[in-house]
Amino acid sequence: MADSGELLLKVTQLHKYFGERKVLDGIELQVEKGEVIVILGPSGCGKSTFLRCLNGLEPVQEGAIQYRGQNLAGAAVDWREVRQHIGMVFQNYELFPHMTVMDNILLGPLKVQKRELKEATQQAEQLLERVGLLERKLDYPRQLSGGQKQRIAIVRALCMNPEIMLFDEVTASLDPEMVREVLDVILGLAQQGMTMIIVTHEMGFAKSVGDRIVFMDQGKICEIAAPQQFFTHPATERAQHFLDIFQYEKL
Ligand SMILES: Nc1ncnc2c1ncn2[C@@H]1O[C@H](COP(=O)(O)OP(=O)(O)OP(=O)(O)O)[C@@H](O)[C@H]1O
Repeated sequence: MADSGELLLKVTQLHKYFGERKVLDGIELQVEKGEVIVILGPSGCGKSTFLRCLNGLEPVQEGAIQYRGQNLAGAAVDWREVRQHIGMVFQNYELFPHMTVMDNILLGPLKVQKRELKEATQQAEQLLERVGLLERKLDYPRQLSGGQKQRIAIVRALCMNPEIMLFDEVTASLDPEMVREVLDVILGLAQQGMTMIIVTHEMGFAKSVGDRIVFMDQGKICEIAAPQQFFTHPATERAQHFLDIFQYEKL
């Protein structure tokens, strides 16, 4: 999980409003291939909105988001295409309830990427094996626990072979005993060199998975630091106050 010097994502002076209200205020961030960025910050500071902008789920009013040099903040972006490269996993899984695990996973590879059934199924099975859920491939989402559903949602995103993965508080809806199994999958991805931007409230996890911690407050990035630095000597009082609230050694 080290950076490679190859710039994948460059965000410049990003501003986002909901009506009159400014929610992102001049965000600047660069992400290199293989880097794991963890975004921390108080509730409502704009973390999810930022990730959603990177995936085209929210329009931005000012600034640039460049993925490998292509500006994604413009009008004529084919987000269906971009989302094959920048995958996202959400807090609430968003699996289709009327489809089996396998059909959920294969939907994108077959319908969007027009891949061969045999090849895509093989990859899906390998990924399911990796997260320990191969034997559940014919189950429906209602037959799975929250942690299992979230691992399936991760497999579904990975099966598109994205270059960057965005994780938006993916353990926030889970019972405590299921949090670990999902975090372990993400830690495994980090070890394999996947480029990721992760929004989380799990401080122990943030500390162990992140190459850099990005601390946001009120729509701005207040500091960017290595985890060791951030968790021992945060540069701002706001970050210190934020850390005081979390017993991050617990996890
Ligand atoms: N669709 C929307 N319409 C209007 N305001 C919104 C919308 N989505 C988010 N907001 C507001 O934008 C601000 C940033 O929200 P966001 O969800 O990005 O914060 P967050 O840092 O991810 O918070 P949390 O940690 O609680 O999930 C909040 O004040 C929120 O109320």
